[in-house]
Amino acid sequence: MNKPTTIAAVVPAAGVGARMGLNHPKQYLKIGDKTVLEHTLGKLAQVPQLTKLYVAVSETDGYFDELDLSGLAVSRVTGGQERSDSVLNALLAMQSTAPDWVLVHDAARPLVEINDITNLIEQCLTHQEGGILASKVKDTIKRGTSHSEETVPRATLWQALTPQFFPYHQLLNALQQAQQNNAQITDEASAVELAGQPVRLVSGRSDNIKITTPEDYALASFLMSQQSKARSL
Ligand SMILES: Nc1ccn([C@@H]2O[C@H](COP(=O)(O)OP(=O)(O)OP(=O)(O)O)[C@@H](O)[C@H]2O)c(=O)n1
Ligand SMILES: C[C@](O)(CO)[C@H](O)COP(=O)(O)O
Repeated sequence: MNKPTTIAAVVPAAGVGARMGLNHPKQYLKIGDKTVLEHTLGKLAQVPQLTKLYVAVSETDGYFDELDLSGLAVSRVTGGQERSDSVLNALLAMQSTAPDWVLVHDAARPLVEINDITNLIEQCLTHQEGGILASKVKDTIKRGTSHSEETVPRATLWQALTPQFFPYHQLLNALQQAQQNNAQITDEASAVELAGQPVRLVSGRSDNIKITTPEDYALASFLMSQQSKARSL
């Protein structure tokens, strides 16, 4: 009999939220009665394929241990300077019990739908290649600084979202290689691309927004209330 595929989740939550401009990290902003991070972990906890959640938080974070995460299989790991360092630290922390695959999801994306996560997992496992949720660019795209220099053809442009889902060893090697080369990477897929390996684009909902600025927070609060209304129907 085949051994079941093991999948762990990594939640990078060690950012300071500079673009939000608050005096505390945005993952601890409240939406309703829960923090953004609790909403995000609550979503991941509903994905049956995920056996363990690793949350990377800053060493000096005094908020995380105050959260009520009872009932969730969550481990705290120490984050790093950049998002990619936080993810790499989490992968190293699980090395002795390494899963087959890892699913990396931003703490700051609490609106992700469970169906999108399970679709990403299914498509990647079926094709046996890593992949990411992404959403096709919908607007006309300009290149320029103060003036538009060009309208960029958008037929093959996608906005990268999370989760991003890769075989554990592939992602570990790709992140280590990117770090050794001092490569600037903003998501897992960019490390895997640099390693010359395929990254499947799996279409996901564009309202899986990352809370980055105050207007994102207002929009996320509205969308979250719509999601809870839809659940209670
Ligand atoms: N050193 C870092 C930086 C970011 N993140 C996490 O990566 C996710 C996406 O990053 P981003 O939106 O850029 O968050 P911040 O770095 O907090 O925001 P900013 O860039 O505005 O400071 C967030 O969940 C954030 O907590 C992390 O774990 N470790
Ligand atoms: C991983 C990510 O959320 C994909 O959109 C994103 O790249 C995080 O970092 P950013 O600095 O906000 O681009």
